[in-house]
Amino acid sequence: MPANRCSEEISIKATFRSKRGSMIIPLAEVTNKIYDFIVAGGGTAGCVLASRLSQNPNIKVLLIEAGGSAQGQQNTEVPFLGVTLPGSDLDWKFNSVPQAGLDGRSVPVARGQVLGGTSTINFFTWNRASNALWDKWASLTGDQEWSWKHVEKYYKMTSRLVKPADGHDTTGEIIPSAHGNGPIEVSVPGFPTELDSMVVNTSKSLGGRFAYNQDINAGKTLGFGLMQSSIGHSKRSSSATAYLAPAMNRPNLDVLINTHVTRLVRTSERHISVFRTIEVATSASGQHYQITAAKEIILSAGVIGTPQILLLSGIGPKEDLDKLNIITYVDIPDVGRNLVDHPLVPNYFSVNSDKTFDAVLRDPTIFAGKLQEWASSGQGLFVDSPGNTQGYMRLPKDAAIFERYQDPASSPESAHTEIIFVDGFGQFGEAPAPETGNFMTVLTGVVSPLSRGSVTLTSSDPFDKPAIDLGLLNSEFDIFAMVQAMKDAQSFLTAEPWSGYIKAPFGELADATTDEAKAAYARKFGVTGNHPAGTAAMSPAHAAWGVVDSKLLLKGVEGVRVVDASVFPHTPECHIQAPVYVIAERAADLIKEKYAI
Ligand SMILES: Cc1cc2nc3c(=O)[nH]c(=O)nc-3n(C[C@H](O)[C@H](O)[C@H](O)COP(=O)(O)OP(=O)(O)OC[C@H]3O[C@@H](n4cnc5c(N)ncnc54)[C@H](O)[C@@H]3O)c2cc1C
Repeated sequence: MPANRCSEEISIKATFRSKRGSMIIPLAEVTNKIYDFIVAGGGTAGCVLASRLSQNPNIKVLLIEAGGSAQGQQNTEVPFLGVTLPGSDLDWKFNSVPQAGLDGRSVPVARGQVLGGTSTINFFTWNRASNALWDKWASLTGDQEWSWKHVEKYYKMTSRLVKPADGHDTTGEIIPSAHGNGPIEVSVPGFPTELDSMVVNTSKSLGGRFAYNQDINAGKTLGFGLMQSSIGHSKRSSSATAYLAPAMNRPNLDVLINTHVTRLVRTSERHISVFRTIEVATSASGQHYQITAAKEIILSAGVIGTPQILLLSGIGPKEDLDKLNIITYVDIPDVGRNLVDHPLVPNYFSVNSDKTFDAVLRDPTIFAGKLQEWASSGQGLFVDSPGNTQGYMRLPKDAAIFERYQDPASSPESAHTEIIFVDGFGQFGEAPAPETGNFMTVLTGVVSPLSRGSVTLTSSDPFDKPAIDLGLLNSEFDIFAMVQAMKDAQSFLTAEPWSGYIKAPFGELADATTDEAKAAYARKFGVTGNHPAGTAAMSPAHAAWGVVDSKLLLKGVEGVRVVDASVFPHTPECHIQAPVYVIAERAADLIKEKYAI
């Protein structure tokens, strides 16, 4: 198919927002333009790149996104409603393949299909990872520019602290000097729940492995404290709202929505294959078009979309591509492999309280009242995501598992497990919410898992969903760590501040009194922690493993860079959106430096 092929009568929606508002322009205008950079995937990282690269008015940027815009859509703005977005029209609605570690269950795998990508549908937690994680990346990639010392400035470019919704004094809850001055707004909870002080007081009184951490984003993630979230002025702060929206009136930035990138097209093979052309379509049966970048294609289609596009382009493990009759242009065995995800288990407790959010979810009138309170005053329950406190822990030093496994965490100060406290019955997984009673959900997670999964093609049709194996709880280490997290959570709840509050473990958790029974519970009720990463990992330029080099350039190819969660060489022992923003900020700088723009 010739490059830039198009016809007048067929148009693909491209929205270009000017000060006059939103305009739809035909694909013809896009295919006839010359862009310096084409960013494939308008998600968390993609919007950062589109925004940063188009700061230079002489540089022409095209951002291509499979989904639409959620601008002004209330359910993406209201923090409390974030949990309703997986499974909605803004989600790709993937499912995993049956997970051996979860008793053979398939679990939903949510990913944003919308401008802002998964940052438009996620649950807000803002963790930039320990300094040690970044130093680990530097050592794995052989590039000191990934060490915390060098990356700190990029973190500070991503985000800034803003007041919580209720404007309360945050002294002692956060360390302002650890934060930066970037577009993403970050705040501590603006509607404190009765759990918050119990968690903080318990950690202060217990100390040790449960110690209080005043600011999880100040270098050390271990310990318990208030959740920091990508919420500002009572609303979601995403890469679409914070990075893309302010750039939309730039004449040198075009944004193509509802458009699927189907593959990269090899344009020449000199000493190395060159891929500067991208193929797009709006449906499997529809016309396919090609658009070429003068400088680079930047793949930011995420941990699933990026390897899928690479494989469809003949870049990946030859043995897999042969099976689908896809010509292998570049044999990179690790494309789609090494997927790491954080398993998560909901532990339910019935509690002595009438203040949990359970009644709000059961009664449409109360719910509507809370929503109205958010809309009219920016106050109340709905200003926060349902979890206000979190803690990161290491396994006990003498844990028996270390006799058989090396510590997988990035340093002796990095976490193995996480605990999140939710002030009501949070429906994570299939357990139905009870019709009466008050509850607390304690989410336990493993953040240094040894299990690995993959993304593989199921066909050569770009519109077919790939096979996603999250590898949840496959490793003996991971199930050991999960059981320890469940036991740690229960120990935490026996401390004095909880006295009289916890009635009893609820549901099948009540019977999970032994390690074996806890493991069985975890396998039965475990879900994804929504943090898959690593399917196009960064590695030293000449390493046999990995997919991109430490400058994020695709190995063995000219013209392609990968910038999203798929490049993680070691997954952060925390929530991962902030590290994605850091990568994107650094990538923008690398590109600006390379092309002197
Ligand atoms: C339900 C949920 C809750 C989460 N909660 C948190 C949290 O609280 N804190 C946290 O730190 N992290 C959280 N995460 C994880 C975090 O949000 C993601 O890891 C991160 O946003 C991923 O960024 P990305 O740029 O790699 O990919 P994405 O943001 O997913 O961007 C990829 C973009 O590419 C587009 N795309 C894909 N394929 C194509 C194609 N073929 N053509 C065109 N476009 C394409 C997608 O539609 C998407 O917009 C959560 C994730 C989920 C799903």
